[in-house]
Amino acid sequence: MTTSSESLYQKAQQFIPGGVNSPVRAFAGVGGTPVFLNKADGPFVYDTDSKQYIDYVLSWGPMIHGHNHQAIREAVIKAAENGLSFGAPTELEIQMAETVCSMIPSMDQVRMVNSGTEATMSAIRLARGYSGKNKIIKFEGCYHGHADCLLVKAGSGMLTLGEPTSPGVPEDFAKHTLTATFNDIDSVKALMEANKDDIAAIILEPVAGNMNCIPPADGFLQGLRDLCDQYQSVLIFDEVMCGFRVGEGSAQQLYNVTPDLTTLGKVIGGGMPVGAFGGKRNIMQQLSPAGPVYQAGTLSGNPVAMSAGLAALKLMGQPGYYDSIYQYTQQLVSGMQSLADEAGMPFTTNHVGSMFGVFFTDDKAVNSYQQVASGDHNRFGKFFHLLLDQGVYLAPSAFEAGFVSKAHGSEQLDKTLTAVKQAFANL
Ligand SMILES: Cc1ncc(COP(=O)(O)O)c(C=O)c1O
Ligand SMILES: N[C@H](C=O)CCC(=O)O
Repeated sequence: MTTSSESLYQKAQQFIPGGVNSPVRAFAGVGGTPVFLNKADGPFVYDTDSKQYIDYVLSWGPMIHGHNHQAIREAVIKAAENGLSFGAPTELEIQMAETVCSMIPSMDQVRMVNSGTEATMSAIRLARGYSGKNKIIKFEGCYHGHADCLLVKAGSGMLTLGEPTSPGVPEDFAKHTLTATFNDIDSVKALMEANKDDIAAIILEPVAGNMNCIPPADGFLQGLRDLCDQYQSVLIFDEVMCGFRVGEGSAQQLYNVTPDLTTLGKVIGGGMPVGAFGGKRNIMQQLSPAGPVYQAGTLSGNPVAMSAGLAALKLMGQPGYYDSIYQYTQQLVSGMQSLADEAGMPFTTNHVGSMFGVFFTDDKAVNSYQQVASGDHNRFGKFFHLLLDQGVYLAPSAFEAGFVSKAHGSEQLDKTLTAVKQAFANL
């Protein structure tokens, strides 16, 4: 019998390229038909046949409080009653900027944008304008959105689709993007040494979440900080995914390394389209209209998005907020590992805060892009579908991190682990 998702997917492909508005949604890495969703509540999403799934995608990270959280929903409704967009300054933007800067001490000033892509693209332009240098260093397997200069050896959908460098980016642009190996400081040293006077910035996900979940190795982030100081380059932490997800002060607080610029998105919008970039005052003051580096946005600082984001950040500020999500994540990955060991399945996991990754591999620990790339992705695809059938929704790719929300509880944990046990028995 055809499901309504199958019918909708067929129709979608007539009018939308590939049937989706973002490639990672197309199930390209796992096969089959993407489920079309029409409702989400707490830890659950629902498809168009009303089937319920325990959700570990959480809209690719933003929904840390769980779906349809009452405080965020009410903030959105209240803001919308006053108008959807003004294209003029609002007090809400000041509140948002003040809140973000107080939660992330490395940020003296912040500029709001509409997506993570805009945040990283603008941060790179600012770093170039500030430093007067051209080249940037990024890491193979890290994804920073789809700006031209960042679509080089990128992660997420680009890895899933097997095209880590996109056609359409002229060689003349791409030549300014150098790529190093995540968790390998020597690969960065070599690039810095060879391009001494021309590295404007190093950009990375301090906790990589777009080549599955890879934590930074001990000393790696500090090593990057030292190199940026030595060569007077700007260190950009792209915390679009891990910001406020791995802790209240984000990855930079967790690992005690201070970047010059930080990019944010996802969680700070509470589910609305938002991005932000900010950092040291002397760098941010180069930004138009305070300085000469141009950056703009018709809908930037949108009052509905600011209200949703402020409500989301307020919830996160509660004492002990993260404890239960960390505990759930820890129990989830250790439970999966025990079941894999019992089943004799070559399998390992990573987790940082409420981000996690699962790997079908003989390796006991996974800390590099190469290890992720050489995992058993066919087996992951089967595992994904066995869980999906049982109402557990993982990201449809072996190159994406999973996420846990505050709304996930012991009932969902038990149900997930029962489904995982069943899946291992059928792999
Ligand atoms: C680390 C990181 N940076 C940037 C982006 C781009 O954000 P967006 O999809 O909102 O443009 C993403 C996600 O897509 C991301 O995970
Ligand atoms: N991994 C991506 C961002 O984090 C997934 C979101 C997307 O590209 O649609």
